[in-house]
Amino acid sequence: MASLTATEPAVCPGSISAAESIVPACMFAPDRGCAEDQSSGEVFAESDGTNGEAVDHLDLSSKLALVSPSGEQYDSLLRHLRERIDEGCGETIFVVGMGSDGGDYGLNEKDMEASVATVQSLCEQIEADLILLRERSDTGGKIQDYLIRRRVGEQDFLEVRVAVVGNVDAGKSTLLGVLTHGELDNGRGFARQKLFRHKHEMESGRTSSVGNDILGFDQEGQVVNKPDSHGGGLDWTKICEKSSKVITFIDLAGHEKYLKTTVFGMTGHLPDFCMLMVGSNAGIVGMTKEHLGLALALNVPVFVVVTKIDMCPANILQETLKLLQRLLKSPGCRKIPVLVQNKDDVIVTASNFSSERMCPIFQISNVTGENMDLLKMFLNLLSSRATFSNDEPAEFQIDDTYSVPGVGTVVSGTTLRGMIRLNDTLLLGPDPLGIFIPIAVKSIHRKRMAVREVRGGQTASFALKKIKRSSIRKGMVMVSPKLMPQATWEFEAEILVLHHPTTISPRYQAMVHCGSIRQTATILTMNKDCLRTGDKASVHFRFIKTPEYLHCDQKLVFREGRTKAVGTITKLLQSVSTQAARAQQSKNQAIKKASKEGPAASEDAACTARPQSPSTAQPSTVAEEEALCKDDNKENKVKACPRDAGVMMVSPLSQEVEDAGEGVRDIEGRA
Ligand SMILES: Nc1nc2c(ncn2[C@@H]2O[C@H](COP(=O)(O)OP(=O)(O)OP(=O)(O)O)[C@@H](O)[C@H]2O)c(=O)[nH]1
Repeated sequence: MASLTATEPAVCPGSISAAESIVPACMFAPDRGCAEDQSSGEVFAESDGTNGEAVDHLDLSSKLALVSPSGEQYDSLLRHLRERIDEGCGETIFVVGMGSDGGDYGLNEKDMEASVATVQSLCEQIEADLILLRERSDTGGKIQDYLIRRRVGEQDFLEVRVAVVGNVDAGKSTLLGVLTHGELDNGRGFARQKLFRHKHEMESGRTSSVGNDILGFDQEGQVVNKPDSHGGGLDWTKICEKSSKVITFIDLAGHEKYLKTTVFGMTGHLPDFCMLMVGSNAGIVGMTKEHLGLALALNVPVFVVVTKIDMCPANILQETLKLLQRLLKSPGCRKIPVLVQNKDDVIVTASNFSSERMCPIFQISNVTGENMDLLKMFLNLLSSRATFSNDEPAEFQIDDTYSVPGVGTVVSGTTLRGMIRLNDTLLLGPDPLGIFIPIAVKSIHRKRMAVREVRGGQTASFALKKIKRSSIRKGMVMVSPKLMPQATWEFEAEILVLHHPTTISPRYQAMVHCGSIRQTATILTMNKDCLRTGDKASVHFRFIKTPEYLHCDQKLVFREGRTKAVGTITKLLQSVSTQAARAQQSKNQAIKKASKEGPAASEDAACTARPQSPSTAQPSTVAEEEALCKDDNKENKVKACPRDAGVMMVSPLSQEVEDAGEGVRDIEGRA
């Protein structure tokens, strides 16, 4: 009867001439007559496996179970629906007319009506809406797929963040312009003009900074974006007021020279999903592999959008899809590419996207608008991946700071957990000494809309009282005093080197990206003599400038030029106690004061104020820190490893594309 798993599309994408071996979406539909494989008679085939609870042995596996459930069955249905909605961060896809007992699919009109009435009543109980996505027929009658979405408060909406990556000219900004402003492109950069934030971006047509654009959907899944008729800008407040779901696109730069910004966007803006854009005529070129590798390393599910199909000869499009499929299936990616060709495919792929290894592929044109409706429908069905509990102590990571005339200092970022309310006092830090200071939240904006509170998973900006913008930097956090936060100079991480031309050894320095932290760190020790592309190791790092607020299990990217390693923090070492940091602060003040008074006094004060870092002395001034940094950077001129002499090392992912070889070069040549 009802199933929450992916469903079988009525029409299978049959002739995929473009890329024969790309898996059709119907592959993800449940097998017919496989009741014995399903959980013991549960309606919610997925839920018993995922939430680890004892399975109710009620006979709910029949497609007729929703027609007139007993009181006990109704309660069981309600409990499971609630769990599914919580898992899906407020929404789920529900199928009426399909059982898991091996019987035929489909209901007659009367039974369908009764079943839908039951689901409607369940939805009322959990304050959710039932939205019909599609209706199809099978041997037993009709099957209907519904989106069940919890109603949100007047100023509330579900939030999903999508990072947009891909090589230069893949059409990223153009697609975002088309989606958010509702006007097609002219093929010469018309749509992207509305998104550029800097004059040089206007002139060069290149994105250089992390941009945010929003796309709102109402409860029925219709786009609500309406650009302001005067300036062409979007009224975010109006969009958010009318939306029940808002997709925030994190528009990242495609050019290699802005890779630092792209990595920051992927780590610091916490995307739920990654939209990898590929120009159909150019194929898998430039930064495509880098960006894909980054998303995979950070465990962000990827879907691909192939653009410019209006101007691409059929054989080139076919070649691009073939290479894409080979890359996605390669051992470095281990994805299942799925070509999305109709609404059925959208529903099946969206239902399975977060949990499966599936990678949906869309083919669109920003000029003709072809397949744009499929992409919009998919975006509307995506649910945030992270689940948050409001009871946890609050944690907010800062990814930008502003000075707003008449308001003062404003910080923007993502609420990682807990709830932050207006006038709450949080601890802001760490400063260069590792100190956290109490700070009051003066006002809160969510997508430019004034709100009274924000919850885990939501992005927001806060106006802060009595603090200068210059004393706040990206990577700082604002946390509940209950957490008693500590800053950390040193940490251990398990890392994997994705790419390095020679070898990495102790004293090597590179930029660590971890959440919105972006700071150079030195390798102090590691459990191997040196690291090459593809090597894994446990590495002891030390930040060179300031201690940071870290957690174990946080993902990090370690990068210098084209060198890249990814990893997970396993141990925090050398945390700064606030007391010691304060003592250090007063000693520093004493030196400052003494130096004003005279050289002798200054020397005395300096003697008593030597930093007492147990392992490595802290640089006490910014100038010293910079000098140290420059000095240490020399260490990066590593000795070439004899084994590597004359050999170009490539990451496993790059190797796959090299293997896909001739084709790539062929397309590049033609493009
Ligand atoms: N014909 C055609 N042209 C397109 C399409 N999509 C984008 N373009 C054009 O391709 C060019 C590059 O598009 P952009 O959106 O700037 O590419 P980008 O990926 O954002 O590039 P960066 O910001 O530099 O990373 C522009 O001139 C667009 O008008 C499409 O689907 N069809």
